[in-house]
Amino acid sequence: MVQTIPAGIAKVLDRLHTEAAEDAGRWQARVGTTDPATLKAGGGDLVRLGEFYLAVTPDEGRLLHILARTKGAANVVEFGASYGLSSLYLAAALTGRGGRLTTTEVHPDKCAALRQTFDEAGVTDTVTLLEGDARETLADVEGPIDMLVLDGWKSMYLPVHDLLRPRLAPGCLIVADNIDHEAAADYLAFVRGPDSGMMTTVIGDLALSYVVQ
Ligand SMILES: C[S@@+](CC[C@H](N)C(=O)[O-])C[C@H]1O[C@@H](n2cnc3c(N)ncnc32)[C@H](O)[C@@H]1O
Repeated sequence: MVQTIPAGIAKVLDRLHTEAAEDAGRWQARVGTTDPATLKAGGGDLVRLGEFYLAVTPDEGRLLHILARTKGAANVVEFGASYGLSSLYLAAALTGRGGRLTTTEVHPDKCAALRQTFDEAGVTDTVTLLEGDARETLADVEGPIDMLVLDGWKSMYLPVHDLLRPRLAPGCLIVADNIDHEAAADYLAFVRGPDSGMMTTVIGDLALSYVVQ
């Protein structure tokens, strides 16, 4: 059988998906609603939602992996690692091919868990975790960046894009999750606008863009 995701990473992904599934009902209970429209309104609350997984689904994770692998991405940046599910799908596409992932997380407990998770999955040579607010930690990240994944708090998609824009390579692929959230509206308006220098399409709650030049 051809192996797509290395066994060490697949094992950790299984554990994280199980934990994320158990967690899913809890954060909706914390917010006090399961109504999709209410959940997508407003900016979300950094403190109340801080400890939850809020992770990509297995299909979304595989999509990230497929995109990174087929693009032959070498320098991938991720905004919002949480407990590392999306990071591991990306790392699996980069490891052993000289690619690297720089990911960011602001929640200290999640950062501690991420360090352990990346170690357990054997991806510490591929993944660099920047701990702290992405608007600061990503300031010095090296370009050219050929893939950018936006999955932190939605109101920060545009500021993080603006910070990184000078280092996005022509052809850079940008994947922005939960684009149907109200707080991501400014980012979506920008990437769809005539001055973005990007081609963008929205599929489900993902906005896929590439930088024309
Ligand atoms: C939706 S979750 C990310 C899920 C993750 N991509 C996955 O698939 O498992 C968003 C994460 O972004 C983090 N975050 C939010 N704002 C941030 C910031 N300014 N800098 C770094 N991380 C941030 C949150 O703490 C949270 O863990």
